[in-house]
Amino acid sequence: MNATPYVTESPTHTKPSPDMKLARILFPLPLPEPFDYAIPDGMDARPGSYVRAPLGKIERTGVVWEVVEKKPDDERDLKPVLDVFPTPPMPEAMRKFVSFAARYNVAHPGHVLAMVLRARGGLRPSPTSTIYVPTGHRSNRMTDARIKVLDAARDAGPTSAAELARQAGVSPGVVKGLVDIGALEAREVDTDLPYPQPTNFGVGDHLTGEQAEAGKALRAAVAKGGFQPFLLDGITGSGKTEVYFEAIAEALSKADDAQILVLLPEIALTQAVLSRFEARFGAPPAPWHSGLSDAERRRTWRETAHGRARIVIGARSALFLPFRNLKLIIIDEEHDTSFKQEDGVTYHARDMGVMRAKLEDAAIILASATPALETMVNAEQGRYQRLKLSARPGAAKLPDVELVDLRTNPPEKGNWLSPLLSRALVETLEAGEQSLLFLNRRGYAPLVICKACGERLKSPATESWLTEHRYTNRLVCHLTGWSIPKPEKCPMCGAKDSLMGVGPGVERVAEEVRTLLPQARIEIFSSDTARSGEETRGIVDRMAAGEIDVLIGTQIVAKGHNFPKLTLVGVVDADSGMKGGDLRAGERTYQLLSQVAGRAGRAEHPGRALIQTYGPENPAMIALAAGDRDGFLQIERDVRAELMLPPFGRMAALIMSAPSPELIQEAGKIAGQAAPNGEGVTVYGPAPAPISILRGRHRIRFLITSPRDVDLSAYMSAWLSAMKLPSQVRVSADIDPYSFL
Ligand SMILES: Nc1ncnc2c1ncn2[C@@H]1O[C@H](COP(=O)(O)OP(=O)(O)OP(=O)(O)O)[C@@H](O)[C@H]1O
Ligand SMILES: [Zn+2]
Repeated sequence: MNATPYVTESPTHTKPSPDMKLARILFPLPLPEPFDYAIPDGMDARPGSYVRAPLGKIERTGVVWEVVEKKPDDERDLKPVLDVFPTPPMPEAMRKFVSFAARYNVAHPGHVLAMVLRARGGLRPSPTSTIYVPTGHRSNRMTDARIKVLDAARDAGPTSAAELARQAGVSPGVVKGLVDIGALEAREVDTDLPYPQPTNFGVGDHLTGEQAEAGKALRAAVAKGGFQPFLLDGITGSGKTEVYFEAIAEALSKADDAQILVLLPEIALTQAVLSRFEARFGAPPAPWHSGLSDAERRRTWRETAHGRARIVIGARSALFLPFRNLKLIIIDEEHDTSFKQEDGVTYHARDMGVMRAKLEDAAIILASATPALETMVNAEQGRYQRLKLSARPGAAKLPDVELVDLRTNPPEKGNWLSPLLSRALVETLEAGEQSLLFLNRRGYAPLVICKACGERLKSPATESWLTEHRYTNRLVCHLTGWSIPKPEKCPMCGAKDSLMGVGPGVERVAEEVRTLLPQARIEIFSSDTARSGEETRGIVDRMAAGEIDVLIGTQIVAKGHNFPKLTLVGVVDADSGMKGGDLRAGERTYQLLSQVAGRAGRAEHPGRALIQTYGPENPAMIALAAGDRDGFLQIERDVRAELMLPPFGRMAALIMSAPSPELIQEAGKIAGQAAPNGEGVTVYGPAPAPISILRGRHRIRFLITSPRDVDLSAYMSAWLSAMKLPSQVRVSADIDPYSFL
């Protein structure tokens, strides 16, 4: 990096005056520190102000990190701040949070700031547009076309000239003519409207006894104020959402400008969830997720920064929105691994969320039916206060969970559903109820081999196996999205029609169900069929309305959905998540499967879950069948404590990649030699990363462990700065890695 931390060339128009103030500006770039600029006389640039300033030859947006007096002996001729955006300055707590997140996750503060400045349009006032409103004045110069436009203006309400003309079926010139004669008035209005303000802060009117009790405890904590972390530990369908609504209502009622952030896994952010907020608080929350348009994104950003968006509900990156007065954070499905960001700055939104709440002096609620081991340990050790919900309201019961041992109950040859599960599907359809089959594999078959030569088809960029997709008739690499039409001949031996899909994906299971239940309405729910928010909503709405008999889905089905007529859940392959060297594989499988099973029996009809496995003696399976979550966590906990793995010890990964095997080998050697000595720190590796080639780059990995009291972030940061690597080598640190790819 050749940027220097101080800008020395100067334009002619700033004269340093003796009492001049300097703005230290942080830019959203991977730079290690803020740069100094002169604040021109009369400019209101304060700590936290969003500003523009020249950097090199470009004008850039940044944030004033600090304002300091220029020292008398400071001879530097500084460039000036150019202008200040009309956005409230970023509060100090937020600036501290950016710095903390950077330090903890071993990233540059500017890199974290880039995540904050995701919607630049939000820094400016809303764009405006012209709308036309009838004045009531009619002249005698009315033509048919003019009357049609006035009728349209009356029916459609205030709208644009183009829209009025379209509705009236006339040219826009007619609208103009009506303005000239005074029958329509043109008004400039903001295109991005503020969010309506929430109301209804009273206690929920139908809470059960235990819900009311938990709600009361949360209200008391929020009313008291200050940093207070809670674990809301309630079985699936026990009303956790209803309970944290109480905390939201209390926070909103306490201060006119109090703001609330609700984080959910992205795929749980459905219309159904937004509608529940709207039903409770009389106004829709401000959304934040990857599916927003630019206009929606800048609107949420601006309204959050100005403190006018009171409830923001979003995916993990919403944690980096610039709230003015954040009083409460809720992390729903807190165990969900999608809260861990793996690209760019790696961070865990739950762990960062707790830190943000601490810096903001706010309350935080982690909600889950299957809390992460880390969270359970925090609760046991008294760092989080635990609130329990142990029952579903009304007649709804947790489903009966039954293990199907595939060794004694095998599916017929070429099938994937055991006779037990097949029979259950038939019975459920006959009873007029719904079934859900869960298989965490997209496509038709996860592996394609050649019957003639035995070749397994691999992705050229990653060396991972290609998945067969029948609907599109393509072979797809699920790591990169790379795909080819399914070849007619084997690329190795040239044999014709010899390629064969091995193993099941959701498409293949759907095919089997279609044969079993020809009259059933069957749909697949995966990232291939739910490519947009709209498609996702469509499937969820059809399922909720009872228009689907059998839904076959990947993990996308597991989160947060309420399907009242769903009574049977079948897990096709419970063992698939247990493979691989991931330290959380057992925990993850338990969480995912109990989440999936928990979709059944959420209304008056009792539900059941059938779990197909070749390993019914695995502790995760035994615990699932017995509903013994805490017993399972105890075993996991003992293993991790014994091995000093998180949360009993710390862990980090160092991932390196280079374009050739020779270069990565050399880089590994350099990195290994540069590893500092740290008390209690153990460095394992370098070893080839489990995905050893990705997009043409060869990858290696170090794993680092330490006792809990070691600052592993500082260690990693020291290590990174000690390595002198060839420029083609990329290196990044991952604190508390979740994915071991
Ligand atoms: N006291 C109550 N009376 C009637 N219905 C309730 C009550 N509490 C919750 N419900 C309903 O029960 C269903 C489940 O509630 P909710 O979604 O809040 O549970 P949850 O614990 O967040 O579920 P999960 O996390 O498993 O999706 C919802 O449809 C909700 O409206
Ligand atoms: Zn072949």
